[in-house]
Amino acid sequence: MDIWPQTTAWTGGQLHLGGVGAVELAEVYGTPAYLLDEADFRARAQAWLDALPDGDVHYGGKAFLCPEVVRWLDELGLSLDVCTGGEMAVARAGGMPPGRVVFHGNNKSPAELRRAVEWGIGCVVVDSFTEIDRLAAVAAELGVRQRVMIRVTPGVDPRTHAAIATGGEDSKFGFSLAAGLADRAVARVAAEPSLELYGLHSHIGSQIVELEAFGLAAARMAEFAASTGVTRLDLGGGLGVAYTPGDPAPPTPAELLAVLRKETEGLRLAVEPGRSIAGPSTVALYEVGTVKGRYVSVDGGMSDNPRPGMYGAAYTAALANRRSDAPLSEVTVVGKHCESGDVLVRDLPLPSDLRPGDLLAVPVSGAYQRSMAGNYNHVPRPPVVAVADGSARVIVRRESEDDLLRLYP
Ligand SMILES: Cc1ncc(COP(=O)(O)O)c(C=O)c1O
Ligand SMILES: N[C@@H](CCCC[NH3+])C(=O)O
Repeated sequence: MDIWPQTTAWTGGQLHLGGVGAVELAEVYGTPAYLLDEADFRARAQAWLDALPDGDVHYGGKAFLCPEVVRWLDELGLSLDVCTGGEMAVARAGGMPPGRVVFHGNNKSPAELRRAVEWGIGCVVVDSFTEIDRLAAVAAELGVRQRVMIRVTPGVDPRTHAAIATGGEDSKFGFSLAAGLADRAVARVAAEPSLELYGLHSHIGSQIVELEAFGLAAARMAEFAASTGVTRLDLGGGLGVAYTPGDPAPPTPAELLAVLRKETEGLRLAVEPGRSIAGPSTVALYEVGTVKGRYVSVDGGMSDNPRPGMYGAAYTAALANRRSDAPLSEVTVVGKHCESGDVLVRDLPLPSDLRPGDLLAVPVSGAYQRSMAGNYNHVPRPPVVAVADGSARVIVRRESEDDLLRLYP
């Protein structure tokens, strides 16, 4: 399937995004850089709103967040899911009304809970009995009746990588339905005058490309909602994306919603898509530094994309600055970091005349890449450049070595 952002054009062999050429983008903003196709991001967010006009779409900010994206979400009418004080700070900086923010996390600190309640956060998704006590105390002290959802683990296997499956019985997240903990959590929240039981929440995992597990979780959650009298269900995020042209097309938001609705009649639904909005909107642009045998080294690597190393994620890449009619040969695209596992793409056919100075573009680089990027080997993190209607602007600036040195007293 076509995995490039919607405004992608190949003119004279050169990648253009949002009407701007990759060569110009590399000259002006440097490489590596994440190039975000604003129209693509907005269209994907809109598709979720269209699929759930009578519910709430909370964008999963962990996939990728910055103040400018918060402004787009606000403008479009999405809400926002944050899971740390840091993400909450970005939501605030971007001007998201606090009432449209939902706060997740299995270990929110008392200080984070206080900040959230003081800010007027729309909803806190409670994840442990300790947290229910903490939040009730903070809300009581601040004289607030805080809306909460209860995170439930419905005991389903989403058939995704083990590190990103969250809906099974053995999970650090939520209250188990099967073990009766979810029932006890409902009773505990109901007994706290400073808490309002607003809804039930489940999130079964991420990069899920089959609909069965979503349907099963929805059915279990709907049954539990009926037994507790709760009328709102937030069924989380998790819809997967295609990373390579050989991956099957994932279900659309409308297809997922059809499955969820079938199981949850009469309930108000919310969803929390992250990857399916941000992932395909963005292309990572690298410059080739060396070509040695089968190894093509680029100027980024595992610090800007830890996903191949962490989850065995497969990506593709394409020559982005020129046309080449040279025969293809299989290469391994590697980064500049100090370990052999620093591989971005394995066994990729690329033109055999690939040379230093060429640009390589890696599509589907918008989710869990900049947000998970680190500074291994003191490599500064790349910028995010939004492209639209023939112009480009920085929405996350490139880190500099000075930024890194500023950390040292
Ligand atoms: C509670 C919660 N909601 C939403 C998301 C977003 O998930 P995804 O990016 O897979 O749509 C996550 C991450 O998996 C999550 O933990
Ligand atoms: N970081 C994971 C997704 C985690 C989902 C967050 N709850 C990935 O890159 O696939």
